[in-house]
Amino acid sequence: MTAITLDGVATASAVKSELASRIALLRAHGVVPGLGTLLVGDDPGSKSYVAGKHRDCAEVGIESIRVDLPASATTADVRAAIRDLNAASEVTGYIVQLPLPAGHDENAMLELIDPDKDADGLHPTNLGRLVLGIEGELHSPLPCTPAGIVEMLRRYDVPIRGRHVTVIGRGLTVGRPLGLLFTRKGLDATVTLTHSRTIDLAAEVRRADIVVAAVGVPHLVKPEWIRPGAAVLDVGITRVQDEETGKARLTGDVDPDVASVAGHLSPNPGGVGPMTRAMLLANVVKSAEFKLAR
Ligand SMILES: Nc1nc2c(c(=O)[nH]1)N[C@@H](CN(C=O)c1ccc(C(=O)N[C@@H](CCC(=O)O)C(=O)O)cc1)CN2
Repeated sequence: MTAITLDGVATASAVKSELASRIALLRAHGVVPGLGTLLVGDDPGSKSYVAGKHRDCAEVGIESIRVDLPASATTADVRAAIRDLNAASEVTGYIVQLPLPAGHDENAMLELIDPDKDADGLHPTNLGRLVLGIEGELHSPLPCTPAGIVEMLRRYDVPIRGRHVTVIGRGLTVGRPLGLLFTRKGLDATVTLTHSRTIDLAAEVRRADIVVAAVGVPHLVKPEWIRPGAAVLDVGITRVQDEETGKARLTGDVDPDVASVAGHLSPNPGGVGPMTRAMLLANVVKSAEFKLAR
């Protein structure tokens, strides 16, 4: 068997063209969606993700406002930047790029974001709405990577209802909210959320119809762990230095030989990453649509 590729670049591109027409409609009604980003420090990965978010905005017609602080920024500087983004009328939604440099309390900073401008769905109010299953009448943005994973599975008709999902990693941006999302009414999966203290990870993965690896351990997930035909989504990424060229290479959490056993495989790069960016745009558009409807 060779797995069908869950192509994140093509799927994100389809999502972006659908959004472009909704953005044109918003603009016609005088609402200009604007995404703000706050980047602290000079982590190369974060810099490249933030640059990508601004390129995406330009592509679909969303204004974007960039705030960069040096690695030496104090907690008071970060608080002040968040306060300014909360107040800026041209910013309809914004993100604080994670991770923040050591010494900053990420949870405390996320809590300062105006929940109505939280484009990442990571403010406690919005995570609480995810726990409560609130959607519809309130704008309840979902964290972008979990939303991107579910959107990609839907678009490739991978069945979710009643299926067993094993998530590897319990981080804030992927594992924990993804477990909540998959078990929501309407998606109705059964989820096992595993982590570094899980006793027999291979056994937990072996019984899954859908495997999501979001842990940042290169090639952790082996072909012999995979139930034949399962869908496997590789989310974790590690920058490994190539011994021959000395250049940094991106390596996912899934051994490439998994493609010979899985039914569907979302590669890394080229899978969930582009969908994460597309879902961020979708959150900004939805929040502008709520603003228009109010
Ligand atoms: N505030 C947030 N911080 C972080 C999030 C998040 O959702 N909100 N997620 C990740 C980083 N991230 C978005 O910010 C992100 C990661 C990867 C990609 C992506 O498109 N990756 C490409 C590879 C690009 C490369 O590194 O060269 C791919 O997978 O093809 C987009 C966004 C942590 N922080």
